[in-house]
Amino acid sequence: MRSLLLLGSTGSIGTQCLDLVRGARDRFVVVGLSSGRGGDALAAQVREFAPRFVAVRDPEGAAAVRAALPPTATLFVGEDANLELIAAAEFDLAVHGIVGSAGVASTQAVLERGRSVALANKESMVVAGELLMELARSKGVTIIPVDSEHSALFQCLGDVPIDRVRRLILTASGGPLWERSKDEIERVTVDEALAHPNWDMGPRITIGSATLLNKALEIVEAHHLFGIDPERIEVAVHRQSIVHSMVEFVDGSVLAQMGPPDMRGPIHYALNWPGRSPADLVGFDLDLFAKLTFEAPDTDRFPALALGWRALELGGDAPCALNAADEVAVAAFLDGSIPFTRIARVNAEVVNAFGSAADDVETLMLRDREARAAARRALERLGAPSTARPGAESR
Ligand SMILES: NC(=O)C1=CN([C@@H]2O[C@H](COP(=O)(O)OP(=O)(O)OC[C@H]3O[C@@H](n4cnc5c(N)ncnc54)[C@H](OP(=O)(O)O)[C@@H]3O)[C@@H](O)[C@H]2O)C=CC1
Ligand SMILES: CC(=O)[C@@H](O)[C@H](O)COP(=O)(O)O
Ligand SMILES: [Mn+2]
Repeated sequence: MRSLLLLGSTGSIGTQCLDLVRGARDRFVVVGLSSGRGGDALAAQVREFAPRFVAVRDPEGAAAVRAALPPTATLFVGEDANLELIAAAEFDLAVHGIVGSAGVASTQAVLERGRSVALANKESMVVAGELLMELARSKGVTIIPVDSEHSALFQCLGDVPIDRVRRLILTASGGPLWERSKDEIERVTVDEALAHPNWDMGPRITIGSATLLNKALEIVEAHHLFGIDPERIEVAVHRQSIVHSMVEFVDGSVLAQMGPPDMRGPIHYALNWPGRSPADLVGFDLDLFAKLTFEAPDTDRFPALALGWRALELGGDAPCALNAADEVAVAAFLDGSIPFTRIARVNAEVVNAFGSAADDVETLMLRDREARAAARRALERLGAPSTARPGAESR
């Protein structure tokens, strides 16, 4: 029996993880659940899975959860609730589906406890990838990627050393706006930007798919997870999201990991790593796989994509600043304060103002706050009303 801590259990990743656990109760037990807002969504999960520990960030959402708690369970509430949960619970594996840089401290805490993490929270790698990879190495634990592209690369790479790799090719769906002209993209609405063609995900990452900033973050994520130079990471637009990414080895051989777009695949793989276990998930399907296309990315219409390589070139705190700026800008776009194209503009402006060394996670979180402030100033200067509450991004 493998015991799981599920961070961000009410989100897209969290609920899909619980779907898998529901079908494998003989192999997995949920010992901890957490969410930001708590409320009825988390309360229902607590009733169903009866975890020993629960964490909620917002005190207003705690009452409903408290009413659902098993008698011997403990509830942590407040900004540090996840950290208290990680410290208190006995678990084999943490599944991390919190969105945003709010999830970085939890990744660090799980690794500090000497436990492996199935990591969907790509922001951890973007903000503090080098430090967290080093921490995992020193503790002898593994960061198992859940992000579909990185799960694909992890599976294709196996134990092959990274110097035997010529290139990593990240696939990108192109998002909902791939067919639009530059002029059309200027006028895109929130609903249009949220209409991802293949994946049903939370709002922050879905807008990232539309700007292609999600792929920029994934370049940084791949750089840290696999220890590969940014110049050897490429992006190919693959509209079907069936090939989840590819490894080209030094001998020219290319391995791809494939499957229908369903995040339960990478989550299941991470839950069962290093083994493989049967799953009721679709594999090869003649109709779905009949036509697989690949196109060059377009950084003219989607300038945010280039910011991944740019952030790595600037180094230090620049990827952290890029992520923070994007969290602020996406929140402003979603609440109607700014047009779509301003997201990439603010991201570029902020990332280019950063690039200083940062030697620990605390310093990076300070830079995260500075970058958020810089993004808000940029938005105001560019004419956006300051409606997004500081700290309200990615909630
Ligand atoms: N969804 C997907 O298919 C994919 C997601 N990812 C990555 O996975 C992560 C999660 O994405 P997704 O599931 O789409 O996001 P969602 O917005 O759907 O869910 C986010 C989850 O995080 C919780 N949360 C937010 N802040 C906190 C906090 N401080 N403490 C505890 N929980 C918190 C939310 O709780 P509440 O709802 O109560 O606020 C919610 O449960 C992101 O980093 C994303 O980039 C990567 C690849 C694919
Ligand atoms: C499912 C997943 O891993 C997402 O990160 C996905 O990659 C988003 O799709 P895009 O390729 O459109 O960014
Ligand atoms: Mn992805």
